[in-house]
Amino acid sequence: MKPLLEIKNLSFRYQKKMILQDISFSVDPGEFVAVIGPNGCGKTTLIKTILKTIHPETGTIHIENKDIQTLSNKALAKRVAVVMQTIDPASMTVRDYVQLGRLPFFQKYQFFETRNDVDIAKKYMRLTDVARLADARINEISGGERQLASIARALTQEPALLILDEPTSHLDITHQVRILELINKLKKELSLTVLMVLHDLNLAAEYSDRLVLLNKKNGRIFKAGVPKEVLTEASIREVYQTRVRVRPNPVSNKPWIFLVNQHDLDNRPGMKKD
Ligand SMILES: Nc1ncnc2c1ncn2[C@@H]1O[C@H](COP(=O)(O)OP(=O)(O)OP(=O)(O)O)[C@@H](O)[C@H]1O
Repeated sequence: MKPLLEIKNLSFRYQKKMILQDISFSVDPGEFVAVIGPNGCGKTTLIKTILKTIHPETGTIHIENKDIQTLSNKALAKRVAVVMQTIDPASMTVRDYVQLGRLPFFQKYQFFETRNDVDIAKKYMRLTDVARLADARINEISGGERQLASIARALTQEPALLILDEPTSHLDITHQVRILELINKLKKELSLTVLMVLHDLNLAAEYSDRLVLLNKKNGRIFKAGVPKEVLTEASIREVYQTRVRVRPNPVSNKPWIFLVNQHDLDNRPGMKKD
């Protein structure tokens, strides 16, 4: 199978500071890959290179076998949709905002969305639970609702690759699970390919097929693989400088990370030292 996204030997620096170093990984069609790592390790930077917002110092990025440097922004937007961490609090309505997702598909001299565009936007507003907010203004809804509207807009683009940077950071547990379930369902039904930055390691383990763990120390990939291979007590200790306990999730058997009082780890009698 040809990967949908292929990143090879990517390096990026801000001025003198090396952020990403020799990053290589690929995402297959229909796969859900989560990028994890500590604050400031370069997760958003990696996404910005895929969106061509910033240009890597070395390395290549291919989407469906095409070097993204050869794609126009419009051609890229037809294939890749993104949900970023912060959303411009525009004064347009949620409906208009979500319908913007159809913009890359407008023909030359087309100024208004077609019936089909409106229907697609409606469908994803319903699925993300923002249809009830269609007439509200983006700057007058909550941060979590805005995040849902942004996800609706990205899905309205009907992309081959959906990229999300911390899409659940403002969401309550109902919506965190609902959004990840929805993305999982679309992944299966539409063969949607997903690259997601997540801070919540348990959600990342539970929903993604593979994880890419970035190491802030050197800007390299520390480990990539299925959750069980990546989320070990040793790798979390090394990359996050934090001691945790990892046990199997009682339902899925995937790794579940317990944050523990570091003092108790050292002082409770009978506690295994690490
Ligand atoms: N425009 C910029 N100019 C200079 N340095 C920057 C710029 N943007 C980000 N950085 C630095 O690059 C590093 C990586 O930032 P990035 O936002 O990619 O991290 P992240 O892993 O997404 O972090 P977080 O988990 O906190 O969102 C950080 O040290 C940050 O301070």
